[in-house]
Amino acid sequence: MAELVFFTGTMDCGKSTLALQMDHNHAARGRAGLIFSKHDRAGQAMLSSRLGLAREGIEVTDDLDFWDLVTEQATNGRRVDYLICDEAQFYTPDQVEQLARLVDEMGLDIFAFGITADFRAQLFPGSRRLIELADRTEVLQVEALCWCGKTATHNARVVDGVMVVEGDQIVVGDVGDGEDEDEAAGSDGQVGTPVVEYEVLCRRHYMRRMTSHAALAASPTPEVLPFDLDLCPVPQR
Ligand SMILES: Nc1ncnc2c1ncn2[C@@H]1O[C@H](COP(=O)(O)OP(=O)(O)O)[C@@H](O)[C@H]1O
Ligand SMILES: Cc1cn([C@H]2C[C@H](O)[C@@H](COP(=O)(O)O)O2)c(=O)[nH]c1=O
Repeated sequence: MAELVFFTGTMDCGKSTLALQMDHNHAARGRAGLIFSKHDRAGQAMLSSRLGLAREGIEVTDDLDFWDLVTEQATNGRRVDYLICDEAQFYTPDQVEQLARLVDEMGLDIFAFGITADFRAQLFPGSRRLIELADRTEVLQVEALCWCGKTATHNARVVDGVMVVEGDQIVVGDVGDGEDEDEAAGSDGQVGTPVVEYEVLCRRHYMRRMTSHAALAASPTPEVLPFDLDLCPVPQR
């Protein structure tokens, strides 16, 4: 039975890796699939994983119509059994409805991958529609961790080292690598432009805007714990 499945989790929990694995497994059994992504960090029309694997695919622009694209393929005699749809949080609600229609009327399996909520802890419109329409929503088993060691549930945006809760919903970027913000280059590669990074946090630390950087600043040594930090370990430098 064809399905629309939404695989979700925080940033950096392995969604794109799973997307590539699912494509590999289905293709290995002779099934014909198409790969889609939108705003992947590796560039246009790419599906990339932090484990180093990447595949070319089709870039989902706002005017792409999944129904038209797949039915055109079928008309031209090209079989399509499944779609891999990465960064699906960026798809429009209409595109998610097209995906559901392809499952119901064309019998395609559709595997969508994406984060549910943005840096303000509000649902992306595409993810909301996926949760509403998917046959199944699966939270990935490999959990990303907050600096305190708890399971991360939220995606924080950090600009020049400070967590922010206002700004554009879409800013493509990666989780931080601990680089010194004073010397880091901005997204255009220029020193001096804002450095936008993400950090996954548990809800407790998201609500307190307590990123690893803020926690370290608040507690210079493990012996001197600030308010309530005694409930969690101090992040390692
Ligand atoms: N050097 C590494 N060794 C082992 N696993 C890694 C390494 N780098 C990244 N990973 C794994 O890859 C995951 C991120 O995979 P990715 O598919 O890019 O995530 P997502 O698409 O959810 O943002 C990390 O949670 C981690 O499990
Ligand atoms: C929280 C949040 C994230 N983004 C962007 C940042 C990345 O480019 C992607 C998520 O990719 P991943 O493979 O899951 O790491 O989404 C954004 O634009 N806005 C946000 O609020």
